[in-house]
Amino acid sequence: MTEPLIHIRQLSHSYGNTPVLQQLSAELYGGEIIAVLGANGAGKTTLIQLMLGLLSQQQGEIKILGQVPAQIRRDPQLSGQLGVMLQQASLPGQLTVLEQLRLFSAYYPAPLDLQTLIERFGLQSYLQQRCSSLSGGQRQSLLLALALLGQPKILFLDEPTVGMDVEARQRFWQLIRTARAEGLCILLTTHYLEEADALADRILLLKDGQFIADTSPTALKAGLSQRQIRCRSSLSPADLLQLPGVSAVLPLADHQVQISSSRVEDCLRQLLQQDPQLCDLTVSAASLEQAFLQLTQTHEETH
Ligand SMILES: Nc1ncnc2c1ncn2[C@@H]1O[C@H](COP(=O)(O)OP(=O)(O)OP(=O)(O)O)[C@@H](O)[C@H]1O
Repeated sequence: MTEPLIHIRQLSHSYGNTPVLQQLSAELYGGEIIAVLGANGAGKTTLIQLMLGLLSQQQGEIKILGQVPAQIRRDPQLSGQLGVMLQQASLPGQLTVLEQLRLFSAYYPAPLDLQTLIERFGLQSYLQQRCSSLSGGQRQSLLLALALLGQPKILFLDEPTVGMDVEARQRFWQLIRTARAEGLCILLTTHYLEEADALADRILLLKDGQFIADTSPTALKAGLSQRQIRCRSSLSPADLLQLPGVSAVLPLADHQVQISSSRVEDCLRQLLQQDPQLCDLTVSAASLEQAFLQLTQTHEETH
């Protein structure tokens, strides 16, 4: 059986008297992308900082590549095995992209070949540009290239695609998938749920300091009881609320409504019967966003 690259056991952390993480446990392996999701303030950054040894550990255990984070920070050989792309990462503005790549390359015992890296990340066209003049998307691509330069085994990505346009984000996702195919363990935090859906093999859902789910995006969505019907209907919202399984009716622009129902087929049958003028009908599969909201809310109600 493959050994986990990251081992978290009964990890708890408090700021003063306020507990933020409570008894977290998880094992993370190479070749998987794990998205840590949670609302603002759920504790994602705290968890990553503990794993990177940027915060001192209070209770429980974290082992990264078999070592405690503080040990990894002290050992350049080991810390070179971690690729890190943090939200607040800064680049020295005066250096050009090429100078920055060369500088970082010198830190690592076995860096990737720079030419290969430049081509893989499409950095050719702005190699001579100063880092301070890069666009948001170019900056993020450079930061990912720098995080992978030392050929790490584990990659930490904290909100990596903030500010990227759709095309840049898709390219970025492809680079991350390539890294997974090469066997890296990739830990991602993001508020873009479609990003987690597109990339992650596993979702760790953090709420009230605990993982309330550790499963695939597909399994998370399959657990959803609600689906959405969109249509233009002549029925009033009050009438729509009486249809089978309907929990919410949301008026949308252009006289459309969104109906949430846990019995979507029964609901549709009656809707079509009661409203012969019904048009522009769509039924949407559950999204990860709905699963996220439903799960976090359900969890709240049961506590
Ligand atoms: N240094 C600190 N001192 C005191 N409280 C802190 C500190 N850092 C974080 N917190 C609190 O701990 C909780 C978790 O914060 P954290 O930044 O880990 O959450 P997050 O999930 O990363 O949030 P976001 O999605 O908004 O970035 C929040 O309530 C935050 O206010």
